[in-house]
Formats: sequence, structure tokens, C-alpha cells
Amino acid sequence: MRGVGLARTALRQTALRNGDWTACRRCLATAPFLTSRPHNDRVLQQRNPQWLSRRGQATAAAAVLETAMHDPTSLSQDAIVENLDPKEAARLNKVRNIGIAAHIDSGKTTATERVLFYTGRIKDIHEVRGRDAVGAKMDSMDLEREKGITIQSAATFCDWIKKTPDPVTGEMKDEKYHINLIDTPGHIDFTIEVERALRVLDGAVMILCAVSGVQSQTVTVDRQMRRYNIPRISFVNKMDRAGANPWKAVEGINQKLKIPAAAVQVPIGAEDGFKGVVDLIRMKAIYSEGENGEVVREDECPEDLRSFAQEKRRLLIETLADVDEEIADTFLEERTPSPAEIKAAVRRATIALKFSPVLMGSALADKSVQPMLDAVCDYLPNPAEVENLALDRKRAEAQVKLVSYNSLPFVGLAFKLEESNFGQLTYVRVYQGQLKKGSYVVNARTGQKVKIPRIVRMHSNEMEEVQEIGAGEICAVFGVDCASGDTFTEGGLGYSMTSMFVPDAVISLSIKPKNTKDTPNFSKAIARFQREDPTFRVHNEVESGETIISGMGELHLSIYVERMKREYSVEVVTGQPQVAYRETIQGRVNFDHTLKKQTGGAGDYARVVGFMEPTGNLGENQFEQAITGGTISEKYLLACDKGFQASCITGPLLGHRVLGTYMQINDGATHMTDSSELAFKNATQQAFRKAFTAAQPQVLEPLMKTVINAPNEFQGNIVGLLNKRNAVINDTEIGPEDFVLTADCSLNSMFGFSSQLRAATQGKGEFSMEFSHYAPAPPQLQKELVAKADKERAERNKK
Ligand SMILES: Nc1nc2c(ncn2[C@@H]2O[C@H](COP(=O)(O)OP(=O)(O)OP(=O)(O)O)[C@@H](O)[C@H]2O)c(=O)[nH]1
Repeated sequence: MRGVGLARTALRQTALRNGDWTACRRCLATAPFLTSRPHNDRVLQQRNPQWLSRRGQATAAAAVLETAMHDPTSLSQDAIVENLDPKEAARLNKVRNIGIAAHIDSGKTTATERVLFYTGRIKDIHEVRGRDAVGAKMDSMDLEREKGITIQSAATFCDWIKKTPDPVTGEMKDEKYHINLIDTPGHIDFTIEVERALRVLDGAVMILCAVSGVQSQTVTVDRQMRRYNIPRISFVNKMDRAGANPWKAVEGINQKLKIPAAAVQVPIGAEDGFKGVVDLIRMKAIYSEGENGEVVREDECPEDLRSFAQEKRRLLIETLADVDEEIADTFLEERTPSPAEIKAAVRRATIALKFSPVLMGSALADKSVQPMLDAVCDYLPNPAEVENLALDRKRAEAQVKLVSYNSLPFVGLAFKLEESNFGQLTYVRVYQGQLKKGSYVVNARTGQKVKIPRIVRMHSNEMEEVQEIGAGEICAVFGVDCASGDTFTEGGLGYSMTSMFVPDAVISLSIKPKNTKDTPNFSKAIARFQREDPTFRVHNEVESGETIISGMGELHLSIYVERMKREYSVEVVTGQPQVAYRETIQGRVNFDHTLKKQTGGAGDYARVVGFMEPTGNLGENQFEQAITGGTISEKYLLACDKGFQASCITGPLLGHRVLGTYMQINDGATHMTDSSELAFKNATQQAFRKAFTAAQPQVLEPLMKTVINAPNEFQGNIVGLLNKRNAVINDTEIGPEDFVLTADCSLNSMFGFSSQLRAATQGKGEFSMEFSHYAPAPPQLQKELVAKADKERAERNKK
């Protein structure tokens, strides 16, 4: 055995020297069977990428990592991360990919503007809706600046120099962190922007308003963060406002969002006397001074705040003890954890999604934004600390872990597309390997090999050209034709990553250019918006010939109408916004339909036989053929499938999309000369219509997850309003002052709700809605809708 082991070692060493990794790996694969200890140590050492890269065996090191990813038992992801090349580990340790997400108007853009200013990315501060009319850097679109709202998420990057005490000497030294940052819109209509940002980010800053605390949209953002397992720090903004109370926000995060949270700071002064914060971990006061708060001054904790700060510090440690074992142990040992231990625990618990540290400040008053940046570096994960998975097509879709290691093969996700003056701009998050200018990558969806002609780092609407981008970073590339959500990989890899969640459209309206001469520009605009935004959908209604656009809400669609005017000079005429209903069937119906036309010359003939039934869920429609004996040829069956798909776009009841419907064609007949693809397509469509109508058709309406928050005294009024709308109340969280209620409401019943809510709560209540699922419309509504659609159809036919 020992002789075999020696021979193996020699073989491996020769293989490594010759760079023949395959031989080495083959040898390593059987090596664990060796029992003698020295050999095992040697094997482990040779499996250790750090050991290999120290010896200049970078390729071998990368191969060990690659093997480990395919065979998780050979090396755990933690081990891969631990074993990163020290230089690589140090680089990643200083990278943060973060997003800022919050309720509307909480100050995301204002805070981002400060971040850019303090990190030296911009020279002056401009306010959202500011008097200088310049507008904030990240709201680069004219429409955003005018309306003072963020419509599109914007990416930027900056370097933050963080002052860190040396662990040995205690002396302060500078540490440079590279932060890629995405500012997202707050309005629910632009929720896809939040979804795709969160899909590719490693951590987030959740901003709350110091006066309002957890608001309806905060609950939605919380749900999105949970969907993508995003660790977050919380920043209570607007501490300068009258009525500011950060403790309300802390309680809201604990009670309403149900995330253990504790403040890591207490405010010094309040409202317009707000001066700064006391850092509870180090018990130091931090003031932002100078014209724009750019000078950070540290001091002792003010005497009058000392006992309050001590109390909140105890609360922080207690909250941590509930979620972190090491801090729990210090309790058992009856000792107070050191500042370094508390900090480490906050980091561990935040990354483990068990805790959110709460910071506070005022972006507009230029106070305490820098400590928030420090917290981003201290508590949010670096790219190597986040588990990112892909599916390997070459190994039966097995899950593989991606490691932010530069020398591994490239894997990246295109998460956002934007049309620019220089062609399509594609935002890419690099998960593994490096993306280099001029290199070739493969689109995992299409299998197409594409060249990367230009790589840029985005700074809102400006760009900075770079030659390459490292693993764990975010960039944008030009001239790459792809769809949003596509995975790109280097050559031989068969990986693809799961894409983001795209909510269904709930509102639609008919649209057409006012002047027919504008049609080409109109089509161009529609095509572009559709490519950029997966929640913006367009279809042509066959019967009426109208173009119908659908989206997430009235604001969403009105922004596109406005953009057509501004960016494409197209004035349009739109119909009334309508709920995007769906249609389905409830029963099984057999069909046997023959299309036969004889109008002299070649006629039309097609016969299709089969059945239609519900798929059992309200998801994708399905078409299947089960022809035996070749009664319908493959070519014609393909035409039948096309006919089915076309029928599903415009349902027979209202002309809305069909869901959850299965059609099978299992017999039929073909005529020697009169049959054609068109005849089979039409026959299928006619059969569909007949069978659908006979199969207890049902109109489905969108149900919205609705979150309402208001002061407690109005709870009765709101429940009354919801009962009138037949809403199903799922949950009510009552706090000391206000409550958050979650309910499923039909979108149809929510028109006009905002003004009624305002009236019922003296303007103090607010709500946000997000599409939840489709459910059968009440029979009376179905009757009315079908009657209206029939009348419109009859009128069209008259014309
Ligand atoms: N008093 C006070 N006002 C603030 C503060 N931060 C932001 N604001 C104001 O709040 C309003 C909204 O700020 P934005 O930064 O646009 O908020 P946002 O969250 O980016 O908005 P959306 O992206 O549209 O949801 C603006 O009028 C800001 O001037 C703050 O710290 N104190």
C-alpha cells in the first residue's frame, strides 16, 4: 500500500510539474483511499488551492476549486473561500455590492447623493426637487428630476476610505472599500427594478423614515429582500424632522417585519437639534461637521446621554444573544462582550439573516451618513461570503456553487438592459472568473458565442471604460445581444443561473399613435421598452386590431406614454386603464371539428379531434398531440400548436389571456390537396373557441397583496372599507401607535381606494399593493364583463 502511495505522490508531482492537471486530478480522486497519514496530509495539501497558488500553481489551484464545485464533498465552499489566494481574498474582502431599497420618499436618492459626495464621486450635492433644478445624480432621467421620483434603478460605484483601529496597536488606519451601489425606485409600479437589483446584490441598506417607521412599502421591500436572502442594515433617515422617533422604527422592524433588530447608535439631539449619534459599540459620539457634514469628528459620549446609551447597549447585546451563540456564551460566562466581539456578532448575525443593526441619521441635513457607510463595510457580506448557485446543464441540472475567484472560468448574469446612444447596454454581475474586453463568452440560453467589445462601469448615466472586471463585481457591456436574465459563461461551462422573479402585469390599456406617420417611431419605442422592462408587455388584439400595453399600475404605463412623447416625439391616444383579467376553463370537453371550404379551385380542409381540460393550476397553457397512424402530419401538427398558442393570447370570453388550459389533439383527417398549415391552424383555433365556451369558462381577476398602515384609532374604519370590497384580511400587526394590515383584495375593487383611505384616516393612512395571484371573478362581475365584451364585438362586426 505504501509503495502505491509513493508512486501516486510521484505521479502527482510529475503531473503538477508538467501542468497536466487531468492526470493529477485522476490521481487525487482515488487518493482518499490511502490510509497512511503522511500521504493523506500530502493529498490534502495538494488539494489546498492556497498551498498550490503559493507555489505558483495557479492553474492547478483553480482546477482544485473547480473540482470542488462539482464535487462538494471534495472541498466545502467555506474551505474554498478560506483557501482563496490571499491576494484574491484581500481584494474580495474590500468589495461590497449593495442596494438601497425603501418605501417611497424615504430618502434613498438623497442618501445616495451623500454617499457619492463623501466618497468623492461627485463634487457638489444636488437635491431631489432642489431649488437649483439640477436634481440628484442618480435620478438622471428628466422625468425623474421633474417628478422627484426614481423610475429606473441606477448603478454607481465608489471607494470608501474607512478608518479602522489596528487590532494590535489600536492606531487608526485607512482601509479602502470598493462599493458598487444600486439606488432603486420606491414606487411599487417599478418593482421589477427592485427585484433585479436584489437578485444580483449581496446586501442592502433598508431606509426608514424616522417619523413614519415601517410603512406599507417597507413591508413589500422586506418581502423582496427575503426572496433573495439579502442581509440588510437599517438606516432611520429624516432624524431632523419634527416628530422623529427612531425607536418607533426599531420596534416596527422587530414587530411588523419580524426581524430581530436593535439600534447600534442613539441620537444626539432630535428634530432640528439633531447633531449626531453615539456609537453604542465603542461608546463614542460621532458628529458630521463642516459645510456639508464632510468632517467627521469623534468625541466622548455626552454625559447626559451616558445612562440611556448604556441601556440601549445592553438591549443590543441582549438581542444579539438571542441570535448569536458566541454572545449567548458571554451571558453564561457572566461577562460583557468586548467591542470587537459585539461587532463580530453583529456581522455574523446580519449575514446569517438573523438580525438587522439599526443606524440613524439625516441625509438631507448631512448628518451621520458616513457611519452608515462604515456599517456597510463592517456588517454586509463581501461577494465571497454569499452563496451563489447555478445549474449545470451538463450534469442533469445539478446545483453548483459559484466562487468569486478570478482564475475560475467566467460566469455572469445579465440582469438589466438599457438602450443607449451606443447600442444595447447590458448590466452584468460577474459571479465567477473575469470578464475581459475582446473576450468571447457563451449565452447559456441561446448557445450563441458573443464577443465583449466594450466594458464600462456605470456611474448613473455616465460610464467609465475598463479593460476587465473581476469576480464579484458589477459592470455593463456594450453590443451584446441578449435578454434580461441571461447567463453568460466561458466556453465549455454548462452553467445557467436562475433569473429574477417577474410579477404579472395587472393593468392594461389600448394605445395608438395620434398620427399614422409616427407609427415607425411608435413601434421602435414599444420594442425598446419591452426589451428593457419584463413587466411591460404588449400584444395586438386580433379582433379589434388594437395594440394593448400592460404593466404594473397606472403610473407605470403613464411613464411609458410620457417617454414616448419625450424620447420618440410620438403623441399617443390611450384607452381607459383596464384590469388585466385572465380566462380559464373548469371542465373537460371533447371536440371533433372540421374546417371545410370549397370556393372553386383549391379548397381548405382540416379535421382536428381531441379534448380540452384544465391543467390543474392557473399557470402555463399546454398543447400536446397524441396522433397515432399519421392522420395528421408533423408539419400540420406544428400549425395546430401555433393555432393553440394564438388562441391563448386572446381568450374567447373577453379577449384577455388564457391560463391553465390543456389541449390534446389525438385524431383528425387530412385532405390530399386541400389541407394546408393555415387550414390546420384555423381549424384548431375554431375548435379551441367552441370547446372553451363549452368547458365552463371562467374569468379570473388579479388579487393584490395589499398592505395598509395607519394609526390604531382608524382600524375599524379600514376594516369597514375592506369588508365592503370583499377583501380577505390575512394578518394585522398592532403596534403602540399604528398598525399594519395585510389583505388580499381584487384589483378591480381597489380603484378609488386611495381617496377613500385618505378620507377614512384623516390623510394618515397609506397602502401599497403587489400582485399576488389570479382568482375567479365573482359571477355577477363575470356576467357584466362578458356582456360588455359581447356588445363591443357586435358593434365592431357592424362596422
Ligand atoms: N427632512 C428631511 N427630508 C429628507 C431627508 N432625506 C430626504 N428628504 C426629502 O424627502 C424627499 C424624498 O427624497 P428622495 O431621496 O427622493 O426619496 P426616495 O426614497 O429616493 O424617493 P423614490 O425613489 O421616489 O421613492 C425629498 O424631498 C427629500 O428632500 C432627510 O434626512 N430629512
